[in-house]
Amino acid sequence: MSAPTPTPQVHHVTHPLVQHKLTLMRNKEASSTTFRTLLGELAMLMAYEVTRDMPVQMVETHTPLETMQSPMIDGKKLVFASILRAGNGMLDGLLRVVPNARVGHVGLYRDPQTLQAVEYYYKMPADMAERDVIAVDPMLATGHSAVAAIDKLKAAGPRSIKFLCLLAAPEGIATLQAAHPDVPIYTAAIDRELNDHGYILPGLGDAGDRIFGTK
Ligand SMILES: O=P(O)(O)OC[C@H]1O[C@H](OP(=O)(O)OP(=O)(O)O)[C@H](O)[C@@H]1O
Ligand SMILES: O=c1cc[nH]c(=O)[nH]1
Ligand SMILES: [Mg+2]
Repeated sequence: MSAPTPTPQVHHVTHPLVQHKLTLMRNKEASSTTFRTLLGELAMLMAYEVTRDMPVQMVETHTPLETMQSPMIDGKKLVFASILRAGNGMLDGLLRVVPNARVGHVGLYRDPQTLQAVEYYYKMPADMAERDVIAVDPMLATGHSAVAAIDKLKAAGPRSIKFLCLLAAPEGIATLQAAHPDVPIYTAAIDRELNDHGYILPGLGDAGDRIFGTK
C-alpha cells in the first residue's frame, strides 16, 4: 500500500529538526540512551504542533513598565495519555513544555500472533469531561493499539482526543481513521508499509525494546 495523501485529519510534522532527529533514531546503531534522548526531544518539538490550537485565556500581567492583558493556557485541562510501554518515552518531553498537564496510562501490548491489542492497565485523571486528551505512542502500525486505547478514552468522555505518534504506517492511519474519524493524527513520518509481523517498514524497529533496552 502506498502512503495516503495527508488529509486535514493527518498532520505530518515536516519540520527539519523533527526529521533530522527521527533519522538519528532510525539508525540501528543508536544506543538506548541516544534513542531515549532523541525521543524526548522529538516529543518536545511535536508538542508545539499538537498544542497549536489550545485555548488561551487573557490574564492581567504586570511587566516592569505596564499592566497588560496577556495569553496563558490552562495546562491542567490537558491529559497526556501514554500508551504503555513505548508512550512513556514521550512523556518527559511533553511534560517539559506543559509541566502541569495531567497524565493517564493505557497499558496495552500487541499479541505477536494475532496483532490484536491486549489491555492490562488503565488509569485516567478524574473529571475527564472538562479535559482535552493527547494519546501518545511512538508507533502506529496496524492501528489496533491506537483504536483500542481511543475506544477506552472515549468511554471516559473527554472534551477532545488527538493521537500523537512518531511513525505511522498507511494501514494504521486507515484503520484509526475508519474507527475514529474525529481523532486527528499527528505524526513525524508516514512510512511505506507493514511487514508480515506487523512491523513498520522502513521503520525504526520495536520502539519499546529500543527505549528500555529489552532486546
Ligand atoms: O499499531 P499496532 O499494530 O497496534 O502496533 C503499535 C503498538 O506496538 C508497540 O507496542 P508493543 O505492543 O510492542 O508494546 P510495548 O510498548 O510494551 O513494547 C507500539 O508502542 C504500539 O503500542
Ligand atoms: O514497527 C513497529 C510496529 C509496532 N511496534 C513497534 O514498536 N514497531
Ligand atoms: Mg514493543
